[in-house]
Amino acid sequence: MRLYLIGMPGAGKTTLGRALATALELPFFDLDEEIVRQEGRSVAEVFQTEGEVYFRCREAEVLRELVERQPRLVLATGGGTPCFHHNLELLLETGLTLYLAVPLPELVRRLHESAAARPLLAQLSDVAALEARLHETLAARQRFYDRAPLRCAAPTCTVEAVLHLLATYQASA
Ligand SMILES: Nc1ncnc2c1ncn2[C@@H]1O[C@H](COP(=O)(O)OP(=O)(O)OP(=O)(O)O)[C@@H](O)[C@H]1O
Ligand SMILES: O=C(O)C1=C[C@@H](O)[C@@H](O)[C@H](O)C1
Ligand SMILES: [Mg+2]
Repeated sequence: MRLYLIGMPGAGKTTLGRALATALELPFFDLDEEIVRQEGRSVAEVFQTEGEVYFRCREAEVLRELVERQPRLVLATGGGTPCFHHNLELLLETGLTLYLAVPLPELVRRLHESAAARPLLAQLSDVAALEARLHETLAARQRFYDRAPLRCAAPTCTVEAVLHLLATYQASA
């Protein structure tokens, strides 16, 4: 099986994805990390040097290569992955997609210290500006995230809860 995790930056895709991969005995991949490995530079450097359009093209390419190569995996996608280049259609067609829904105040708490290092959240003057940016980003992305057949919401989004969700979904499919 292929299990894809989607959601906002800081939603917990990498943390939960790794734990789910261990529980399901599947290999774990993180799309941002794959891009960094292939590019030989950080996501921030790619954004700064080449711009977002280039990053989104590479993101879509690396995603397609990975999906083709790995019939079994848990994949933590990037926060924007489902919203570009028909990536969401690819995810929906080739595996099971889980949306990690996390309330905005919790995202702000998790991200305020690392915001400066994130290309789309950098150079914001204060926490209120970070909250406003996250709010507008989520508003634009919600219609993509909501197409995932599976959804779990913080704070109850544990490995056990997702395993239960998967079993229920597979039994009804
Ligand atoms: N269930 C959780 N409860 C509280 N904090 C969490 C939870 N899951 C993750 N975190 C914390 O939130 C932060 C973001 O988690 P993580 O890196 O897994 O998210 P992500 O969706 O992969 O984000 P990114 O945009 O960086 O790829 C980390 O500091 C992590 O320790
Ligand atoms: O939310 C986003 O658009 C992004 C999230 C990160 O995972 C990276 O993929 C990149 O910083 C863009
Ligand atoms: Mg991550």
